[in-house]
Amino acid sequence: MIKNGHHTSSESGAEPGSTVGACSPEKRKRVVRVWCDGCYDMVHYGHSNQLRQAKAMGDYLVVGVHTDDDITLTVDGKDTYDEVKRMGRYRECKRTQGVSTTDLVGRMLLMTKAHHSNIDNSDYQQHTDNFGKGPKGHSPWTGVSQFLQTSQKIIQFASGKEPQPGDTIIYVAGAFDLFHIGHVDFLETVYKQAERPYVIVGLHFDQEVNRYKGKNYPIMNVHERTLSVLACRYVSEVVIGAPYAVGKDLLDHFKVDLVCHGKTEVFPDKDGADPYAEPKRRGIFRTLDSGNGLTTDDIVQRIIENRLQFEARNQKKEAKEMAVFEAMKRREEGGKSEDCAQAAAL
Ligand SMILES: Nc1ccn([C@@H]2O[C@H](COP(=O)(O)OP(=O)(O)OP(=O)(O)O)[C@@H](O)[C@H]2O)c(=O)n1
Repeated sequence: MIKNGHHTSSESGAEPGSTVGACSPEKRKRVVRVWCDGCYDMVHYGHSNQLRQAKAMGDYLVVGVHTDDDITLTVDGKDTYDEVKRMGRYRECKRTQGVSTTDLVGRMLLMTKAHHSNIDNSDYQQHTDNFGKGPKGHSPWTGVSQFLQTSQKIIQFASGKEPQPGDTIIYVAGAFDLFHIGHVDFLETVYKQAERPYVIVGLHFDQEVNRYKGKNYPIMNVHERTLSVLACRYVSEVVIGAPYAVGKDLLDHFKVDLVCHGKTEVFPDKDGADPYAEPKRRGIFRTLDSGNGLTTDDIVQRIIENRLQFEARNQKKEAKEMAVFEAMKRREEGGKSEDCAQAAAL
């Protein structure tokens, strides 16, 4: 699912451990295999960003997925990467500030809308004003956070490719909220519709999604959804804030050859009209079966049903993180230079 913005030789199809190209032995480059591991619960663009960085460090990335949520540090601050560090085989990825599974789950449970990007919304203003001001006495890792979109982040995630002559321009639109495996399967199906596909995803603004989905949807705001979708290898381009109706101007502007939607419900426009009326009239609309029944609603329901378990898990995790944080502070105060920044990569 993850696309590496800075393409590596892994894209040459080389097997791990093999050499690349038929050149002299001195020129042969050993394929660098990178290992990273984590819990990756409810994969979000923070995870995508970590995997993107890890992949850029070598040619072939292997990801280990933990069975439990626990953190990779003991209470005295000694980490489980001790051995690889001593061997000089340890590198760190930069943590994406402002996104965590904990925060996303909090939005689902508390039914808040403060994350919706709307400048006229005082809740959102307060949300951004609080940037970096973690609640006192809480772990800096497990806690509510704010994400600030930057052009640099978009560049890191984007393919940077323009459509080429002969490409089939395929347009899909939606919320793509809590970007999940159903979305990935759908986009893969879309991608397979052409020999040389150029897939453009139109993301609806938060207010638009809230109009047709209700409650406090979307759980991820448009900035967050942009990165989630851009991280998907099947996506070439994202329209940030696409019009709900797929109209003439949009189709002509992007020279769209095909418009697709999955088997999920198509909500009517404000005036009751079919948002796909124009592509249907042109005969370029296709309904696709992703073969996956998962929806954003299912994920939210799962979280709500497991609320008590989640809260207990979080309290335990945060207590452990606080102990580590205090140990790190004590060590820093003691003038020791040992690197404990690994905790920040949790
Ligand atoms: N299991 C799924 C989930 C989504 N989609 C498709 O993915 C696109 C984007 O869906 P989205 O607008 O995010 O919302 P929903 O259709 O409501 O799906 P979800 O609730 O999962 O977000 C749509 O064409 C939808 O039909 C799909 O084919 N299979």
